[in-house]
Amino acid sequence: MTWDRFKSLYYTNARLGLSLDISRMPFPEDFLTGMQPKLQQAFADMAALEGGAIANPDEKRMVGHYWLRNAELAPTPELRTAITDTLEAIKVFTAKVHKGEIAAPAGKFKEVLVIGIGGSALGPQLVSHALGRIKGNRDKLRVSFFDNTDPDGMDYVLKELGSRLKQTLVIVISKSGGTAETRNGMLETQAVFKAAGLDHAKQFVAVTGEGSKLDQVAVAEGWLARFPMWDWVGGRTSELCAVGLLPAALQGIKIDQMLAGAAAMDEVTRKKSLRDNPAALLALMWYWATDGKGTKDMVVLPYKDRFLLFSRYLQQLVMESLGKELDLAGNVVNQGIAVYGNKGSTDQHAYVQQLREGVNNFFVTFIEVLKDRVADDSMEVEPGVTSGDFLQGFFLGTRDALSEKNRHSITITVNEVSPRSLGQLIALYERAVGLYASLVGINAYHQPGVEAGKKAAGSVIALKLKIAAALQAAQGREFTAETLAAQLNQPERTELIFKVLEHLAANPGSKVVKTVRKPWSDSTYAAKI
Ligand SMILES: O=P(O)(O)OC[C@H]1O[C@H](O)[C@H](O)[C@@H](O)[C@@H]1O
Repeated sequence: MTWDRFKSLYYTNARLGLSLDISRMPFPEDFLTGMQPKLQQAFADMAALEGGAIANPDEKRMVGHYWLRNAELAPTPELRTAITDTLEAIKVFTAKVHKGEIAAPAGKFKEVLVIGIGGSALGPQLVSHALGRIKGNRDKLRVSFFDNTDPDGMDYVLKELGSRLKQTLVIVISKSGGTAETRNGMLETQAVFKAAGLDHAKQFVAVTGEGSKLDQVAVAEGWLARFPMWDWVGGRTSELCAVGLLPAALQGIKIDQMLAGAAAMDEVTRKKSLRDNPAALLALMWYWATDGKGTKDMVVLPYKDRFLLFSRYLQQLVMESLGKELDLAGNVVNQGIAVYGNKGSTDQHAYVQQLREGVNNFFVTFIEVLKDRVADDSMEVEPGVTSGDFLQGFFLGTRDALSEKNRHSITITVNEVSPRSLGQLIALYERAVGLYASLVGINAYHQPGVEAGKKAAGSVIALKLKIAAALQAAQGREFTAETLAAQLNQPERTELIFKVLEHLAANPGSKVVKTVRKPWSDSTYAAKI
C-alpha cells in the first residue's frame, strides 16, 4: 500500500467533492487495460440505454432513470414533458402543503406517512434518514413509513402518530399499484381513519403507474392528489422520480440539489476514459474482487450515522439488479453480489472481528465523510482530540487492520452529507450497477425471481381460507395437521397446513383453538363455536 500506488490510482473530483480510492484492491497492473474491450462495450450499452433503447429486453422496456435529472436527455418530447411537469407538480403541491393551502379538514398537515415497499420505500427511507433535520433545520413535516404487511409494525407507527393522524398526509407508493403489502397498509390505514371519523380521501395521495389498481382506487375515491410513476423507471432506481422526491420535498429536503448532484455524477460517469469515471472504476473493482461471478460479498461501511440506510438501499439496487439466474444469451450463470453493512465505527463492535480474522469472502467499501458536524467546532474529548477525530481514527485504523490481513477495500470520500452528495452517491451506484451488468452480460433491470415467492404466498392464502372453512364446517371437531390434510385431500401440503394452523391458533380473532398433545404432532385444532 505505497503512497505511489495510492497517488497513481486515486480518483478525485474537486467539483463534485468526491474521491474514490481503489489502491487497496491489489489487482495486477494489466487488469485495467485488459478490461478495456468489455468496458467499452459496457459504455456503448449504456449510451444506447440512455438514448432510449429497450435496455430491459424481457419486459420490453426502456430504462430512463438518468433522464429524471436531465429531462433534455429523454428520447421524446412527451417523456421530457412528463418529467418536467411532474417535478413542477411536486413542487407546487409541496409549497401549498407547507403554506397550508392544501390542508387536512382538521388543519395543516404536520405528518407524512409513506406506505410502500422495496423500491417504493428504500430510497425514501434512506433520504429521509440521511437528510432530515439537516444543517440544524427542523423538518417541515415529519415522515414515517409502513414498509411491510406486519400488523404490529403498522400499529407501532400508528401509535406514534396518535392524534396527529388527523393532520397526516398519507402517500401510498406503488409502481405496479398491486403490491399486496402496500395494499394491506393502505387498507389498514383507511380503517383507522374511518374509526377516527376521518375522510381518508382528503388526506391520501397516490404515486403509481397510470391506470394501475391503486390509481383506479385513488380516482374512484377522489384522493387529494396523484403523481405518476412510469414503466421506464425501475422501482430500485426510482428515488429521483415522484417516489422519492415527493416525500423528500414535503419533509423540507432540497430536491433540486439532490437532482443536481445526481446530474453532475451522471455527467462524470458518462466519460469513456476509465480513470475519469468513478462508476467504471467501481464496476471494474467489483469485477476483479468477485472474479466477475460474485464470489465475494460487498460490505458497505459508511462512517456516518446519517448513511446508516445506504447499505440497505444498495442491497436492493445491487442484489435485485445483479442477482440473476440467466445471462442475456440465456445461459445459466447465477450472477450476483451480496451486499451487507450498517455503519462504522458501530460495526467494529459487532462483526468486524470476523472481517479481520474469519472467512475472507468479502471486500469492503468504506464511505468517509470529511465534515464532522454542522457546527465548525467540536469539543475536545481528550486533549486536542474530538469525537470526529475518533470516528476518522476508527475508520483509518480498521482499514489498515483489514489491509494487513489481506482484506481488500475501496474508499469513497465525500465532503459532507448533503442533498447534493447523496444524489451523487445514488447516481454513482446506479451507473456502476448498470456497467457491471454489461460486463457480466446480464439484464440488470428485471426481477423475474421475485415472482415465485409472490405466487407461492398467494397459494398459502388460498390454503388458509380452505383450512378456516373446513374447521368451521366441522363445527368444533378436532383435527391434527395430518387429519386435516387428509380431509382437504392435500397430504403433500401437511407441513404448510401445520404452519397455518399454528398461526391461526396464536391469533384469537381467528377463533381456532389448539389442544396441545404429545407427541406435538398429535396436537389438535378446532373451530371455536
Ligand atoms: O412499487 P411496487 O410496484 O409496489 O413494487 C415494490 C417492489 O416489489 C417488487 O417485488 C419488486 O421486486 C421491487 O423491485 C419493487 O420495488
